[in-house]
Amino acid sequence: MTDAVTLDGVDLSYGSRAVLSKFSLKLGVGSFSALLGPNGAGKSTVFNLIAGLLLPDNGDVRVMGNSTKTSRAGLRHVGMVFQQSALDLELSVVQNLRYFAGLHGMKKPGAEIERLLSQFGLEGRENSSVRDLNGGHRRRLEIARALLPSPEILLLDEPTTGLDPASKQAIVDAVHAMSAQGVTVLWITHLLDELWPDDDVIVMQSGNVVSHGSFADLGGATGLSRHYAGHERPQL
Ligand SMILES: Nc1ncnc2c1ncn2[C@@H]1O[C@H](COP(=O)(O)OP(=O)(O)OP(=O)(O)O)[C@@H](O)[C@H]1O
Repeated sequence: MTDAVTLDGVDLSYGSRAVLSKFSLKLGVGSFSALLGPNGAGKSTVFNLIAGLLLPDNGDVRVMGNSTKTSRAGLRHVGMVFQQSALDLELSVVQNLRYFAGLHGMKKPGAEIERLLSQFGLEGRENSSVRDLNGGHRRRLEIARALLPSPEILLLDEPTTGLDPASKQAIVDAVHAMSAQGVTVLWITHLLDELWPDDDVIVMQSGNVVSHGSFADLGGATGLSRHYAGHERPQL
C-alpha cells in the first residue's frame, strides 16, 4: 500500500521537554487508523506534526510524499477536525461552508456543499445559525467543513467527545465510509466502541508506539482495555 503519511526518525521537544525521540509511523492510503494512549502520550503532537503545525527537530514528516519541512504542498491534502470548534457561531451552516470554501480558493463549491450537507444529515438546516445547532450537528458540520476541499487525509482529534450515542454513531459511520472511499483517516480517541475490527490501531505511551495492529488482532475492546489506558485507566 502506498503511504499517505510517513514520520521517519522524528525528534520533537517543547523547550527542554523531549516528547518524541526517533519516532516513526506510516499511514497507508485509505487506511483508517485510531491513535490511542493515555493523556500526555504524544497523540496531539503527532497530529500537529502531520498537520504541519509543528515541524520536527530532526527526522522527516512526509505528507503525500512531500516533506513538511521543505514544502507546504502536502498540506493541501490534509483536513483537520480539532477538539475545539473552528466554526463561526454567528454564521449559518451554509455561510460557514462557503467561507471555508473561499479560504481554499474553491470557485463554485455549491454542488459539493449540497453533497456534504446530505451526507452528514444537515439538509434543511442550511440557513440555521450554528449557534442554534446541537452539539452533534455542530460536529457533523465541522467534519463536513474539513472535507469540503476534498482532502486525501483527514485528521480528527477526539471528534465525538460529549456527543449523544446517535450523533456519535453517525460520525463514526460517516468517517469510516470516507476511509472506504480512499480518504486516509487518523482518528485520536479514547473510546474503544468507536472502532471497527479492521481498523488499524496505534497505541502510544510516553512518546512511543507500544502496540500496532488491527483492532481485532489486538483483542478488540476487551483485549485493548487490559493494556490500553484512556481517561478512565491511567496505567498502560
Ligand atoms: N506547547 C507545549 N509546551 C510544552 N509542553 C507541551 C506542549 N504541548 C504538549 N506538551 C507536553 O507534551 C506531552 C505530549 O502532549 P500531547 O498533547 O501530544 O499528548 P496527548 O497524548 O495528545 O495527550 P491528551 O490525550 O491529553 O490530549 C505532554 O507531556 C504535554 O504536557
